[in-house]
Amino acid sequence: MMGQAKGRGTLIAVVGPSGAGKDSVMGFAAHHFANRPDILFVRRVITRPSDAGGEVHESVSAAEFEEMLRCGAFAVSWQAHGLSYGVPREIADKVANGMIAIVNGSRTALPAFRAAFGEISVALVTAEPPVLARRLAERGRECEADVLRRLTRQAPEIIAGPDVTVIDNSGRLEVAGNRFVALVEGCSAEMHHPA
Ligand SMILES: Nc1ncnc2c1ncn2[C@@H]1O[C@H](COP(=O)(O)OP(=O)(O)O)[C@@H](O)[C@H]1O
Ligand SMILES: O=P(O)(O)OC[C@H]1O[C@H](OP(=O)(O)OP(=O)(O)O)[C@H](O)[C@@H]1O
Repeated sequence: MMGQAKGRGTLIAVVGPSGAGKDSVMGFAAHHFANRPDILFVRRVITRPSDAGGEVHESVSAAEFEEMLRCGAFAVSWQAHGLSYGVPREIADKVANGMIAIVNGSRTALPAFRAAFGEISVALVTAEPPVLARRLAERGRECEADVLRRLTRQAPEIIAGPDVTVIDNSGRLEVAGNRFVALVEGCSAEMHHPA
């Protein structure tokens, strides 16, 4: 039933290396699903200035983040690239009430996502290493040293499994974007017509 949430929803964590196109693929899908109130694109809390460019997030200071963490404001939180990231606690309630929530996640934090949300769906967005380097340089959000650190960041390998969908975004955004849209549609169909 379109737009009407019944039963438990799904958390879709979009993960992958810096520059692979997580935000771009999510942006493509957000446009596609603009008329679907049951599909939510999570606004993360991040200790990154709001004018840094890229995703729209709730920008907080390190002290504010610590205070929010202490008060239990996050369903999941993690640190990477010298920043702290949080998924608001309300998202867990929304998923429990039938929403599909899509969040830019972290490969390292996937165990924490699973602990907080139970069964999740993982979209692993990838691109060839030279493509990553070119895109991060062109994005221009980080300085050269930070780009290098992102390119050399070690993250756990994602083991293929039924809850993991690999989306190669080395080519046109439209191709990867449509594959991600299909994944979200699949989650939605499964929720409304369980096997
Ligand atoms: N398929 C694509 N083709 C060309 N440029 C892309 C594509 N996907 C993303 N980009 C660009 O690459 C850069 C990194 O994408 P972004 O979505 O920020 O990646 P991530 O969130 O994984 O770090 C951005 O400047 C974005 O506009
Ligand atoms: O454990 P990992 O999978 O390596 O992920 C670590 C962090 O990297 C990304 O951050 P961010 O969106 O700030 O950076 P990006 O756009 O360059 O990927 C991602 O959203 C995680 O927060």
